[in-house]
Amino acid sequence: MILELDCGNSFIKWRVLESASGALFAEGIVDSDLALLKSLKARDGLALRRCRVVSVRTTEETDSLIDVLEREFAISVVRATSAQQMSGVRNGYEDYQRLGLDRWLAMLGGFHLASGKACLVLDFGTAVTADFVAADGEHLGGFICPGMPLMRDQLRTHTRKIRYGDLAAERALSSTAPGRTTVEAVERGCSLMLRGFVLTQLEMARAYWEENFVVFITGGDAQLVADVAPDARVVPDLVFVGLAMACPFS
Ligand SMILES: Nc1ncnc2c1ncn2[C@@H]1O[C@H](COP(=O)(O)OP(=O)(O)O)[C@@H](O)[C@H]1O
Ligand SMILES: CC(C)(COP(=O)(O)O)[C@@H](O)C(=O)NCCC(=O)O
Ligand SMILES: [K+]
Repeated sequence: MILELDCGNSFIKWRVLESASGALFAEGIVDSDLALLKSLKARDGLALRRCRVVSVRTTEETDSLIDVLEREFAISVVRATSAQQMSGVRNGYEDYQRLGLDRWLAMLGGFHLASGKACLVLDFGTAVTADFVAADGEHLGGFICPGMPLMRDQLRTHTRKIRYGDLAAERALSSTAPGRTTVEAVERGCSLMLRGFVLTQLEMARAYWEENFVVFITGGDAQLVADVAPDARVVPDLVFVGLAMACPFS
């Protein structure tokens, strides 16, 4: 079995695939290395052979997680690294190593799934990112802004009277009508910022490519914006698609 990990700034997304068929054996989202180990060890029939990892965490944090995995499961771990080009995509950053690896892999996955079309890749995690890849594979660059967790935490941290719990936040997001409580006003306001961001990215993509492009939406908060771009492909495992391309086990 193959263990795949996508270590974001807030959560570790993990899944286990059968080596031969590629079928999904198990998957989950956890908030710490320890929780990951617990989840894995709780699975009956788990027989890990190999592991591929992408991380946007510090080298120290990533090394430490990989050490633990190698020790606990006696597996070899490969991690995605930066590249100037791969699978037909050319990294557009001035310094290619500075581009977040999750963005790079999502682009590889998107460009592959778009079968030769230009693509706009939108990722809604701790941060929100947009990346533009032309039909010839050239990465034109992208944008980074705060995601839902950062926006709401900034308001909670830097104001005195915005305080509410997670359950109220979840309930508030059932509508985008003007809020009549603090929690509704904040949650819906931030959600509208993300939706407005999507519309702006779509406008820019149209200016580049008219209607000849594919939009991919991924990340934990993808559902907050999905209906703003009805033609977009919501692909929760887009980073994993790119990870398998960047770290093949032949
Ligand atoms: N099962 C889940 N567990 C945790 N967060 C989730 C889950 N489903 C959706 N989310 C949302 O995903 C967001 C985090 O997205 P994610 O892509 O995991 O971020 P990152 O890659 O930066 O760690 C959170 O704001 C949360 O609202
Ligand atoms: C932009 C990001 C913070 C997004 O991380 P995430 O929200 O997925 O945890 C990450 O891709 C990153 O640290 N990038 C390095 C900076 C850059 O891409 O320019
Ligand atoms: K991510």
